Amino acid sequence: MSAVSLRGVTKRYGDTRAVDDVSFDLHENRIHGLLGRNGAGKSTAMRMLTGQEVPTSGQIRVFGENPYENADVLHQVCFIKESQRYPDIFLARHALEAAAMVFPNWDQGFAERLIEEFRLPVKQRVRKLSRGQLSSVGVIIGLAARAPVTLFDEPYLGLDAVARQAFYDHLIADYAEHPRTIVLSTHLIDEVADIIEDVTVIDRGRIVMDDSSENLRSQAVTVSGPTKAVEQFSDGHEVLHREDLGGFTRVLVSGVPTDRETASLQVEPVSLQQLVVRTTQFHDAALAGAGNGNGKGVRS
Ligand SMILES: Nc1ncnc2c1ncn2[C@@H]1O[C@H](COP(=O)(O)OP(=O)(O)OP(=O)(O)O)[C@@H](O)[C@H]1O
Repeated sequence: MSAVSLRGVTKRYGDTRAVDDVSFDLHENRIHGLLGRNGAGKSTAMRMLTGQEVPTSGQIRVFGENPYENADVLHQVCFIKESQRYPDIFLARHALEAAAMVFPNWDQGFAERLIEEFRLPVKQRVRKLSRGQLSSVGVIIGLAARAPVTLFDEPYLGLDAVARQAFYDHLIADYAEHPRTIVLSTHLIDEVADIIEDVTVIDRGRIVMDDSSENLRSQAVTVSGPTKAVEQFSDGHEVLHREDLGGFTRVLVSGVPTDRETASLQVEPVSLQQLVVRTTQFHDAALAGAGNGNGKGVRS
């Protein structure tokens, strides 16, 4: 079941196609990673699916309905973004109180536990909070709101490592008790690799990967060994990345080679971060080769 679906969605800003004919689903009650380089189109996609912007073309549905100016849908969607602004007079507790009024599933007890854990000075003006403290306001709201669709767009700028781990731990524990559709958009792929169940990677406004983490990880491996043997093996495989060191070569290939093909070589699984980075670079190179900045038809 899809909580959110995008079909042929494009968003143009003047000549920029921030999101370019994109289709994907966010499955209900899954934790989804929305990944990609700076300027790839992630925030634009999230603004559209949370009704903050209208697509130039294409269709967006959240629980089967158009989210734009649709209050019923929007009470079910919580969008935590790094650039969130609050009125100047707001104390931190006002931001939490406002969220408590908007989201029907708000859990005040949970919010209070999180305030304690993140050491949020709730009586301080929001504009005087440190960067990390401001991020924790968003993280607390996103968790305690328990919205059926919750999106975190780079929620933890400035959060220290302990606070980020606390966020991941609470997210996993609370999600297990209260399943919902969660989107994490982040550049810290290694940190979320074990949490996200589905992965969508956007590059230059287009989708380059869209699958479960499990499938993606099983679709590529790193093969290394003496250069000659690796080159022999590489023939007939899609090489996403190659590294040479002396007479030794390591390649990241898509597909799963047979034991026979790799008999004298070392085969290792690939991390999600490696896979995302190398696949994006591979697509970029393919686009540069094709001289097509919009990447029509390129998709793994
Ligand atoms: N309001 C806007 N007006 C004009 N261009 C915009 C606007 N919003 C986004 N863009 C452009 O659209 C493209 C996608 O931007 P977006 O913010 O969606 O990227 P992102 O993947 O979230 O990047 P980052 O990881 O850096 O936050 C960029 O080229 C950006 O400059």
